[in-house]
Amino acid sequence: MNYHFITIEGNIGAGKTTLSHLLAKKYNARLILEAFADNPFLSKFYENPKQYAFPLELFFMAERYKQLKELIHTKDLFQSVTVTDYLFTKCLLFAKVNLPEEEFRLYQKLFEIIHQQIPQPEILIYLHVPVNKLQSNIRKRNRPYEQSIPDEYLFKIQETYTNYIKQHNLKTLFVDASNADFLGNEKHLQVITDALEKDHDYGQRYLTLP
Ligand SMILES: Nc1ncnc2c1ncn2[C@@H]1O[C@H](COP(=O)(O)OP(=O)(O)OP(=O)(O)O)[C@@H](O)[C@H]1O
Repeated sequence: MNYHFITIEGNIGAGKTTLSHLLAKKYNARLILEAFADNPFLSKFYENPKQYAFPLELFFMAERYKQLKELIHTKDLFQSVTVTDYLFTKCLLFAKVNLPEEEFRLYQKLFEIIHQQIPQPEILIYLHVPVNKLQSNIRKRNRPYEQSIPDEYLFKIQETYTNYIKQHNLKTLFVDASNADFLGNEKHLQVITDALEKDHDYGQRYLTLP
């Protein structure tokens, strides 16, 4: 395996956490997972987005900073393997969708100061799942506060992620995960692990699953 710091990204309900667990197990990696359940503003935000978006986004940024900055002090960061189920930039992408212009500019200033201190992954795996499938995943896992997420919100998040990936020269495995079943179908996981054995150029590489 060619990479020491791998990040999985994707829309809400794309299956980031499942794939992160599987890769961490396979590579005996340090696993860093989003601590969204600790965010006291999340369920309030879904009920009243305008009122709670700013504290929600600040809380996420602070928590992610706390988790990821510890990696800087990890002496063996590039000898061992680390898998995370979010990119620090996720804060900025969600904030762009959720905050009004002026608040977003303030948030962006803070983000840029903090971002410089965070180590960046060597490779990003982006799970692309169509909105109707995301909605069915969200219904299945049944977190009460997520049950009325409008399609429009998921489309906006999807578009913000894909634009970000297009505009930034990250090493990205862009996976068509419409029918992904990483837990139940070994061949699906194999596509990812095979790709991680190759040395990729910067930019996007598209992967489909059998
Ligand atoms: N910056 C943010 N702003 C608003 N909501 C956020 C933000 N980050 C995460 N969330 C919300 O927190 C919850 C968990 O998000 P996340 O996408 O990390 O996990 P997930 O949907 O469980 O992932 P997956 O199903 O792909 O494993 C979702 O309801 C998501 O919308």
